[in-house]
Amino acid sequence: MIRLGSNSPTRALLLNKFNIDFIQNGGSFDEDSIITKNPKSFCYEATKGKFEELYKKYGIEDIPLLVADSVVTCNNILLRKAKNLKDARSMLELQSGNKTSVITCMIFKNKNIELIDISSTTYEFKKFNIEDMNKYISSGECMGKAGAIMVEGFCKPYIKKVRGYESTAMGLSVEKLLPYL
Ligand SMILES: Nc1nc2c(ncn2[C@@H]2O[C@H](COP(=O)(O)OP(=O)(O)OP(=O)(O)O)[C@@H](O)[C@H]2O)c(=O)[nH]1
Repeated sequence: MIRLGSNSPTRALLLNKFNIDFIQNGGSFDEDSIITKNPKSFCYEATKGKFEELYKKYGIEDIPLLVADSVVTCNNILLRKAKNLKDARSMLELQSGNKTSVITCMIFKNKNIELIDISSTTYEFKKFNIEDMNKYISSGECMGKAGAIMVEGFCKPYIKKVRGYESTAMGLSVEKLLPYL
């Protein structure tokens, strides 16, 4: 049993997919407090901030703690979760027919180890079909996802090339966590 220190439904879905028993307690770390715009540093600092908040609140005495953060970088621009549908549209237009990477940082701590993992999955996308993209945006599924992308959904038919785990791109590099559970 582990504690998923996250509000993310996708992270919960990933742990379920890998049959990992967990309870879910999200935090309220303010990612706007992070200064750096470097995608990897931002992702690490956000994960560290989330971990410190939840480690203070729950500790790891009874069950291990897992937190994570994901960001997207495209054309060296840091893309977080879209603020609104207009923001989501510009993120998707940037990534259409382009190369984009999802960076996921995880911190997992139990009584014996502390794992800090930063992984990324890189995609080359074909140009998104405009009608398809408009439908995706108006569905609102683009919200709450780093870079407004959904690799297992909207983006799937447009993947030309991929390097890295799909789980990393969805927000939790579970394959990297398994050896420690
Ligand atoms: N379904 C799906 N979700 C994605 C994808 N890429 C990123 N995400 C989600 O985008 C969100 C990135 O925002 P974060 O700040 O890391 O996490 P959060 O959702 O705010 O949740 P916390 O862990 O409580 O911070 C996470 O929930 C990821 O699971 C994707 O391709 N598909």
